[in-house]
Amino acid sequence: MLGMLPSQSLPLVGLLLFALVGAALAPVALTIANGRLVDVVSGAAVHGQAAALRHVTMLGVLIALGFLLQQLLVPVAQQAADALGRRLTRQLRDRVMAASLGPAGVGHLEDTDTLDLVTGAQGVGTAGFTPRDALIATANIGVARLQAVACAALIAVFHWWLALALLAGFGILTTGVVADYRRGHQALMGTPARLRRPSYVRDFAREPEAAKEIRVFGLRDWLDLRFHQEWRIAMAGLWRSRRDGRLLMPLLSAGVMAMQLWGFTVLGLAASHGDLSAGRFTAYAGALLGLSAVMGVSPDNVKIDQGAAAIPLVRALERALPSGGPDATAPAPVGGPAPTVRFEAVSFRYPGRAEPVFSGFDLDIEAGRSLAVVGVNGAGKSTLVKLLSGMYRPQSGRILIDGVPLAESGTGRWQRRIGAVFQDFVHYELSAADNVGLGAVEHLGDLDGLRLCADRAGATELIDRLDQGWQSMLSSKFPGGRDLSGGEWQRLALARALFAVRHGARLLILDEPASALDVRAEAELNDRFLSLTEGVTSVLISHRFSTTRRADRIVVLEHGTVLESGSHDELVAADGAYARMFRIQADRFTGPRAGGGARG
Ligand SMILES: Nc1ncnc2c1ncn2[C@@H]1O[C@H](COP(=O)(O)OP(=O)(O)OP(=O)(O)O)[C@@H](O)[C@H]1O
Repeated sequence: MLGMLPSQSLPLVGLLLFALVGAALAPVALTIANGRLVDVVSGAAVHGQAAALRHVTMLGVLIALGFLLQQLLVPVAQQAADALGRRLTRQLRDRVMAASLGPAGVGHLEDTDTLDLVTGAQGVGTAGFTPRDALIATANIGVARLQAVACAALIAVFHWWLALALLAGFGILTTGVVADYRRGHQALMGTPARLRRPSYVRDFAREPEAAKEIRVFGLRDWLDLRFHQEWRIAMAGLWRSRRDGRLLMPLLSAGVMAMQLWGFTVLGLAASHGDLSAGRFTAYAGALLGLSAVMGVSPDNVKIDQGAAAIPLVRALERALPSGGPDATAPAPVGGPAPTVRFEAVSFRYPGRAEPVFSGFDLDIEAGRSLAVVGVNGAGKSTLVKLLSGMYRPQSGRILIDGVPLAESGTGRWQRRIGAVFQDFVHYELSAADNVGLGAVEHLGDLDGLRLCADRAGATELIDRLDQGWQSMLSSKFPGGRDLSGGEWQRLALARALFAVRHGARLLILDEPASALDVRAEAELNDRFLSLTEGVTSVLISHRFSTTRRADRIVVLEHGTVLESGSHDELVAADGAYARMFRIQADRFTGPRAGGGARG
């Protein structure tokens, strides 16, 4: 942490050091002046009253100045540490954010080792202490330690071995207790995955999305119980270490008392033998008291350990998540022709899973054409989309974009050429304009484009109905804001993907784009499908055959392999798996029980 300070601000570091040294030396100077005062007063009879008065006045002024300096320098040191600490905390937060957003893929978000690092780097489980807190605590402890050394230096003028013995004794006692605190902290930080569990339960109870189920299923007491169970498991290591070290504090106190007693005995004996004047005795005794007062352990030690613990984890996170390379901040797409995509002998298995989703998978996606992917749950449709959009890398085989392997041409650049409605698309708690405009963030001001894309996605009527139109805040968590229905959000997500296409994206991915739409909206989307996919290469995933039948080509996926491929008419004529699935769905609308089929 200290090594990172000069790059924050050299003048602030200079001010901090100056204030620390000043604040540490001032009390020692006061102790010396006190001793002198005692000598001057007791020697007044010998040296004359006038001379003593002069001395006393001078020492009084010096003591007042020293006191003032001490009062001023401690807050100055704290302010300097605070300012440096704020900069450091901000820089580390930025680095965690940059590291988390660095990779082009999303696989790291499912890797428990990386999640452990993210948890630690964000300071979870550290009682909320930041590097700023750690730095302020370091300044406090720094003053104390410097003061201890200065006190020891003063005692050394009397007997160097006494100073050394006191310093070493107090040092050993303090180090022992600090090490004990550290063990406790490491016991806690060694279990980030366990810490995430109570955090999950606590955060879950606050999620508006979970509120309904918590009430309907009566989960309140269970959540409470579960949180405490998980918390006990997570904290067990820390508590055990605290229990093991419970005798340490009384031992430390006894140790400090014994050292003090010994020190005073040595001083007292010297004074009684006439080897020490009353003034010197006062000064050394003051130094001895000062030395023992600043030793020991305070909450500052905990703040240093916990607040600075994130720093090595931030470094480890940066090493674990190398950025996506030169294309990590890829430029905006510039349009151009629609791409061809080819999966060549692609094999892919999710991290931690034994079963591969794809092994030796081949697929061609033609330029400017629409491809629909159908198949039962778990067939691999969404995984196909994740591979296609570079969220995961295949373990073997290649994905070629216009003949160039994706791994070579740059995933970030490719991702910017994609407009997508993912199955789990985002509800941005922002304005309607932002919700659509974030499809091409460089063109947020393109109001005509926003309107056009909303229109094509069937969202115009919905936006017109909002109190403040495009500027309406789409979240009930903000004053004047409001939430939307599932289908309304889905239309905005489609408008967002179309806005990306308007501004240069050339691959359109639609993963279940109609799952929340009503019958009328779905029919409108189907009618517009050809115009929506015009000029782009598109991949559509849907369980609704009324939508997929519009695609130029349909592939049926089963267990990660292409079972059938062809146009709707060809596949129906072939009378295979596709035809069977199509008939089941069609029968639900046309058969005797079709009355309830509108939701089918
Ligand atoms: N993040 C993940 N980690 C591990 N396994 C996963 C993950 N996501 C999906 N799977 C597994 O991969 C297989 C393919 O899942 P995928 O989501 O691609 O299926 P799908 O065809 O899109 O299904 P659905 O129609 O239900 O959306 C399934 O066995 C699933 O359990």
